[in-house]
Amino acid sequence: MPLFINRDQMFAHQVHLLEHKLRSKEERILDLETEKAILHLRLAEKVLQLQRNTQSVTRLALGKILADVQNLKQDLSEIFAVYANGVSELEGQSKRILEQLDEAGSALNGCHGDDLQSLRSHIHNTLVELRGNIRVHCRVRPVLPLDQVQPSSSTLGSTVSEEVISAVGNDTVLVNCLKNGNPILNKVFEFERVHGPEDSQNAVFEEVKSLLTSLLDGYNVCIMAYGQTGSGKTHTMMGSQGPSGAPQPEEQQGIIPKAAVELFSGAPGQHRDVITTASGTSEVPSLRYERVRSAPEVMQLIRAVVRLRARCPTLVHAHSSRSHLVVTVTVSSESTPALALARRLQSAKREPQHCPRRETKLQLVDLAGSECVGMSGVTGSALWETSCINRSLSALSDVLGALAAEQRPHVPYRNSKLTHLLQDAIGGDAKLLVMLCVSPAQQFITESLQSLSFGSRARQVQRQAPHRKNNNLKTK
Ligand SMILES: Nc1ncnc2c1ncn2[C@@H]1O[C@H](COP(=O)(O)OP(=O)(O)OP(=O)(O)O)[C@@H](O)[C@H]1O
Repeated sequence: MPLFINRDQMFAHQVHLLEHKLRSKEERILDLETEKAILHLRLAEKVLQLQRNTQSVTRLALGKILADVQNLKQDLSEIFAVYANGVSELEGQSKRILEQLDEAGSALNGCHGDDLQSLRSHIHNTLVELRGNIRVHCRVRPVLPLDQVQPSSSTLGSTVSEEVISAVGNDTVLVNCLKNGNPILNKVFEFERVHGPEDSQNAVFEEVKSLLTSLLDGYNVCIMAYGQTGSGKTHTMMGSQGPSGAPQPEEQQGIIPKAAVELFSGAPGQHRDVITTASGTSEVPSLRYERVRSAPEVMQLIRAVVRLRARCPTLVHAHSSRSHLVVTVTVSSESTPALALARRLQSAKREPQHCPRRETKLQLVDLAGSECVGMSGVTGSALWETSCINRSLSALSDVLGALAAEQRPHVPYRNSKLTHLLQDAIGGDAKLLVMLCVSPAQQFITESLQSLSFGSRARQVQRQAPHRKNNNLKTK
């Protein structure tokens, strides 16, 4: 076939080809633009999705942060409440101190000598109470025949031991430590109240009487006599029996009978429950509970128990007690006048009574005396008793030592039945008064110094301030 293509035809053919190419290009461009649009759409979708995801993550994080903030707010408000309580308690305490100082200031204008002394001791006692300290009183008894030095082979008759311990003012005990060939060394001990040999039973009781008011006000109270054998603990707590065993005249009675009278004279007509134990046992369920209605009934009960108390003559003391005596009086009362009124109203309407009663506890303790075995000359079962007595007294000293130390990892209450039984009074929030009894005689100076150091140690103890009992309410 002849291949004669003229110029026009060739151009037309080329135009055709170019047009074809152009169309293909245009189609390709269209495809690409479509693809681009699709990609844009996808991108927009992804961006949107990303935004949504970011928002939900942020919302979650925000929710968590908000919950944390709420928790923090709650914690802060709790901390603030505790802080506010503490502040108001401190304010209350400062207010009471300021009131005391105010009273003291105005009283100071008109007082001298003895007045100032009693004001000082009043303020001091208030501070002791606010700090939760244990109060310590000390009684130095007169020189007595039992202070006679036993005759030795080189001397003919017995001689009275030299008087080396004395009360100075109302709050100081002075000890002259005389040692052969050495200069006199004076030691001074300070306590909340110090009684000298001339102080009567009434004077000693007057200084502890305010604790009985506290008892009726709703505080637990414990008064404990501590001292070596023959130093006057039983005389101070019970009073000394006359030679015939006749009832003691009132002025010879000790703290226990006087407290019994005081309790009943304070609120006549109310019933009192009394728990007594002469052995210091911690098995409280085995105790006998006796309801009493008058002071003579209390004393009758106590005398019956005291008759069972182990005694044994020693070289130091002919009527030495060989056991601790713990008298526990439980006082039940309606906690507030409003409750008393409510109870009266209920009873008038013959409604069943649901009024709470408050119970407070008074513990009066005459400890057995610490003693030096060599000096007391005991043997046999009395020697065993002495060792038990000394061990329980040393457990008491250890408990006070642990409480007085700033860090108290462990207080060994369970080391003796005595400390176990008195645990609440010693370490709890009861008002505790330790009545130290000491002999003034040179012969017993080592034991007396031991007792005075025990008292000083007790004063170091800082417990929580005594609290009124309102948590042991009983429903009648
Ligand atoms: N302040 C005092 N005034 C007069 N006599 C006292 C005084 N204190 C103690 N006595 C007498 O001293 C003696 C010993 O006193 P008490 O029996 O009270 O000692 P105690 O410390 O209880 O001894 P123990 O631990 O051995 O039983 C008694 O005869 C007592 O009457």
